[in-house]
Amino acid sequence: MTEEKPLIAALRGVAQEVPPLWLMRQAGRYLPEYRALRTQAKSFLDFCYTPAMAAEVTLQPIRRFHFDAAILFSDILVVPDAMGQTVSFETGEGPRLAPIETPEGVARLGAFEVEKLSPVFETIDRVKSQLPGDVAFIGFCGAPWTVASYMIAGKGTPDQAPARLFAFRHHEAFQQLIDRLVEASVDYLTRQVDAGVEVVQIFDSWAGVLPANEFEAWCARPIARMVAALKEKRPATPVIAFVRGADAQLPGLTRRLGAEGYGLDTALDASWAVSETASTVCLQGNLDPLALLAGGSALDREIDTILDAFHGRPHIFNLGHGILPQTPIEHVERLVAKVRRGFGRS
Ligand SMILES: Cc1c2[nH]c(c1CCC(=O)O)Cc1[nH]c(c(CCC(=O)O)c1C)Cc1[nH]c(c(CCC(=O)O)c1C)Cc1[nH]c(c(C)c1CCC(=O)O)C2
Repeated sequence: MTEEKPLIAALRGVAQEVPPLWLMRQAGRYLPEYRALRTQAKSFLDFCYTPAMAAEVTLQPIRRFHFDAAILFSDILVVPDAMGQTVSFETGEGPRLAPIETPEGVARLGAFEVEKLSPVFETIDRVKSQLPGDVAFIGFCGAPWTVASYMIAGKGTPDQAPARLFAFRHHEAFQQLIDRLVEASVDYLTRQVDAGVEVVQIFDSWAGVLPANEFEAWCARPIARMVAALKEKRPATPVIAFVRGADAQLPGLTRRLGAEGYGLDTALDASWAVSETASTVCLQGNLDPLALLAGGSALDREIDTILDAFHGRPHIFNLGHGILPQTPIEHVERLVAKVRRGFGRS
């Protein structure tokens, strides 16, 4: 029998001597080889939908750092794109969508055409044959709340007020949108698994803006439904839930979402998370991306704090949010060497 990959073993609840390591947004602009390839694509979505390019950038951080996982190169907003909503990415400005402003806008959305995402599944097929044997392959999607918030506002906002307002004004239509996203996302993740990813991560990047009642309705319940549906369809696939800003809700979420792994954001106190969750739950995180940008002794200190806090627990070393584009490569090299010191895997 081949040995289980360290990241998968950690998700199964087995603490690893050296925590498996990957970084959210590890394929991206901090890498010169990413920037070079990016200029060859007409648009960011074309980049995501060109399997040769998307596969190449998925593999770039693995070649450079031998991380313990590759994450599929794509974006959470391909789901609204496959529902017929107009999606584009303006350089330096982030995503732009034709905003949904009325309940009729929800009703007008097309069916989720998973076949439109076949280039993504082809990317997965290309990557899987090229991954080193100990590197796990992570697929992903956005959580319904986070994706809905971009669909309603049509862009990123500091507080997702447009989506929150829409949910108050048009509760039923918003619920329908969330329900449609639950269904589409499960369909999409199932297809990713069938194409070859071994783990899936659900990103709820904007959970932290919601008060308790809304958090329950728009984050916790939809994610729990997604995980349950996925477990029914593909029971062997571990799930990581990254509910950014979950804060004090984290212990409750680990008891009820049904995921194997929970991503901690930068703000969470790692020791608190360790003491408040069952020892078999795999926690992922949570180095401050700014500490990685800063480097030097501040970075070393933060890494040590995290390694100490999670020692003896199933843990996946990661950032508390995506790597910043200005991050020097040498700082990432320093991180990898320090986490793996003495274990010869860098
Ligand atoms: C909210 C969200 C989005 N996309 C994503 C989230 C959730 C995680 C998070 O909160 O960071 C997730 C995402 N986006 C991307 C990945 C690829 C895999 C990886 O390396 O992690 C993943 C997992 C590529 C990307 N997605 C985007 C880029 C940059 C675009 C470019 O290279 O031109 C990349 C590499 C664009 C994007 N896509 C999105 C935004 C807000 C932006 C603009 C901000 C930015 O530029 O970083 C939506």
